[in-house]
Amino acid sequence: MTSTAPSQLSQGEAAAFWTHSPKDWLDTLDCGNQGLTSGEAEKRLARFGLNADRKGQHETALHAILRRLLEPLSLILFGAGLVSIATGDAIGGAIIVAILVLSIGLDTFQEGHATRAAEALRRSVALKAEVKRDGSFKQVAVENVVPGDLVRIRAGDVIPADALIVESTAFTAAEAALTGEPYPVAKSPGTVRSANPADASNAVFRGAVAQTGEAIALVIATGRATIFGTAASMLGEASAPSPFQRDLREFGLVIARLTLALVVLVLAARVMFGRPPLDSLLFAVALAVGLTPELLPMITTVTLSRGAIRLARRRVIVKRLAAIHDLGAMTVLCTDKTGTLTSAQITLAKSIDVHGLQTGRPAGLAAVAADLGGDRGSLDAALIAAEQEPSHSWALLGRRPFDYTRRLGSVLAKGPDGPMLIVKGAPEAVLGLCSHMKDGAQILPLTAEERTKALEILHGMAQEGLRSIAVATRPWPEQGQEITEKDEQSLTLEGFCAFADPPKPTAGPAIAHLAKIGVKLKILSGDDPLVVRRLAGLVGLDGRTVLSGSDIAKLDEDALAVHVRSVDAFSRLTPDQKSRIIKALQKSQAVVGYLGDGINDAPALKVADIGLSVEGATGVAQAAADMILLASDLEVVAAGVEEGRRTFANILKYVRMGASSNFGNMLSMALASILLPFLPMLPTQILLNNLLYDLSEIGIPFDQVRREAIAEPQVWDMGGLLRFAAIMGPVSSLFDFLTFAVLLAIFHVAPDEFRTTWFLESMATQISVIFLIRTAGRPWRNRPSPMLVASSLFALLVALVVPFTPLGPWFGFVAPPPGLLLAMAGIVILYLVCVELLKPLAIGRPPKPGIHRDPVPAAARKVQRSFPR
Ligand SMILES: Nc1ncnc2c1ncn2[C@@H]1O[C@H](COP(=O)(O)OP(=O)(O)OP(=O)(O)O)[C@@H](O)[C@H]1O
Ligand SMILES: [Mg+2]
Repeated sequence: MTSTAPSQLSQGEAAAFWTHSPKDWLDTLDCGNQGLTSGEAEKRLARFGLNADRKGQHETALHAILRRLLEPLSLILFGAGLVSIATGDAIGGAIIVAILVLSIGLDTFQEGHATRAAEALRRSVALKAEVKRDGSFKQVAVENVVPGDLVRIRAGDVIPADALIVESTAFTAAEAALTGEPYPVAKSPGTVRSANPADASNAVFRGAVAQTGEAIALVIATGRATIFGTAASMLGEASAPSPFQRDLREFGLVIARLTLALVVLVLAARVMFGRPPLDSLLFAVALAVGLTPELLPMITTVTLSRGAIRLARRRVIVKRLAAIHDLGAMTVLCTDKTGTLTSAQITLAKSIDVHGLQTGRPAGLAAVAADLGGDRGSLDAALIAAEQEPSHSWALLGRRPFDYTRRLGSVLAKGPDGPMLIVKGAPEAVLGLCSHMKDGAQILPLTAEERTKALEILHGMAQEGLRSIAVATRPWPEQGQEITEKDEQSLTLEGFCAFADPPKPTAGPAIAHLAKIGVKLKILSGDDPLVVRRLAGLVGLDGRTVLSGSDIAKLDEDALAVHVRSVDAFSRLTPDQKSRIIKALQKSQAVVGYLGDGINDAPALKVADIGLSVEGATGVAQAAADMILLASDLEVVAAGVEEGRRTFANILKYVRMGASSNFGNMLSMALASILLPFLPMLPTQILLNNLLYDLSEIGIPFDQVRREAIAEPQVWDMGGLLRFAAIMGPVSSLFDFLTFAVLLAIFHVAPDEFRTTWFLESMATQISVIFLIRTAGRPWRNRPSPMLVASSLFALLVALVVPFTPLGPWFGFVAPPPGLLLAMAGIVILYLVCVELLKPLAIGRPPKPGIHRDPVPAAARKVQRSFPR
């Protein structure tokens, strides 16, 4: 079948795009085999849309406003406002609507502003794909890949779209998450009849990972039009909410239930007592508005976005905003070795034969293998850099790419002496496959004695901190070019290459800094135990016990969970073992971060609570990470941790405010409305109260945080929060009732005066208490940010002035006599003193999170995390 448009195919056939040849697809997609021009690509982008999970376009301001307006409380308020206007209370109704519009506008503006900035940062680290445009391969954002593009995919890349292979060398892709095939699958051009994607050896799927080699492929489908959609894709955005988001949601639910109960109670009681229903409904709704922490989403987003902007100044780009908080909660940071603890630019230090004598041959052969069959790793880069035109007189015949589980790879190449198989890899892996050794010009059997000597040489180099690889060869007389495991036997050991990989000078101090702020560091390396031990010692970690991959393979999950708590250094790990260790740490209540850059780090990055990668890392590592470090430096991680804690501390301020004084006031309001013969505050007054209170809190994301507050990992502590509310709420209510008593029993005020005075008193207490609650210490020890001072004082000023202006009567205010005002001022001061005295009791000492705690059974972990300590 030729040139059948996909739209004319039945559903099943259209999906199985690999059953048609590239030529057919070139016709169908109406493009040539030399890639697209930029102009054509642009047209296609408009036609097919972004290569992304969602429609792409961001929420417009109008959408954001509508979303808020359609929330139940807003709808009720809006409706109530209209009903008021219709029933003759035009002013009351208009005020309700105006307040609603104002608070929604405020919220939208704040949030929109902050998210746009954070989004721009995130875009700056968007994954790139290499596509042929205007005749040459160029890097473009993965989002901009379109059907008809020719894309070049290399080891470590996340496959950007569904595509048909047109050229490949030693290319394999890991599709476990998509097709369920556990091992990397070889992909090459060809004809496939089966419609089963697992059989599609001539196609690649969006979101799979290129494991080895290189391929050029014709893009058939992008974004949501791809076979597997985006659910299981590596490119998919994190769908599971983070611990932090879960905690916030939990908190929101508690408040929502409480509000509902209170409102229903008030409404029922008032209707039962025969009060006017519309009035009562409005009052109840206003109460609900007053109780809802409607600013919480805004405060959270703004604090996190501000955190992201501050982190960007430290050259850390945040991809998932909530990860900032998780970083603040992190108790253990696991890291790969090369590139983070040591410099990424490792260099070839020695090339020696089996006896330890200097000879260029092993490095020369290794460089040929690296150049022709390289995996883009740092060792290969060092080998290539050490030679001039390493593969000048060589031709590639075939290869078996490097595999992190076998720790070796081979290249079949034709050189001056004919075809030859070159095998290089971790010394113990390669030595196991050798039967002979090169000794000068001779080839001698590799005896047990020689083997031991060789191991001693390696041992010596490892102790000097040199990491080494072994190089072995085998002549290749056969015709075939397919390399199998059997071919990689009876090899001749050529010698060893050793690389200098010294620790970064900044590593030690940064690790000490992390330790000081409560974050333990652990090395999870694929390198030799001796190299790891030495490095651990150099950077100030405990290297006395180094667990290796083979040790770990013998441990079951429970035993591993015990070991990982005390051991700081791990060596010869496979990629899966890295993620096993992280899971084991999480079992003992640690919040675990992982920092890594290779294909072999991707599983660990996914599993960790916070995945950190570096710019220039393999695509799959960057895709799996939550944050990207532009400078690979542990010190910026420490800065990030503190930033995370700062944002958390500020979010907590808002939550505590809501849980104390605001909550107390609304509680008193509900009670008073049942007990008093008149409304303690008019619905419009409650709404104004709420708007001004919100306004006063706008400065919170900008506030300073005490050093002590960021000295330890921070976790959401629902118990502590409830205790805080249980102490501070009643204190606030107590003073409200004191106010009521003074107003009614001493001053015998009329309802209007009662409402005005109480409005003033409650505004003054609610707003000014932030200056006490924002810090666990004395308020004058830790100055608030000017922004917070400005927002609070402005709101307070408006609140105190409005009743005395011509606006006052609109809201039903009357100016209270000076004596009354003086009494109120006294009550406010008394309240503040009381709060300051009770504060230590209410805040208490936060529980210590993390790895030092008693082990918690695995089943309890999830519960503990969503209802944390
Ligand atoms: N390109 C290569 N050629 C030959 N051997 C290699 C190559 N890459 C890695 N190896 C061998 O495999 C071992 C494990 O790989 P590697 O050190 O990259 O893992 P890792 O966990 O990322 O380690 P690190 O913590 O040092 O970054 C290396 O110590 C080396 O012996
Ligand atoms: Mg590595």
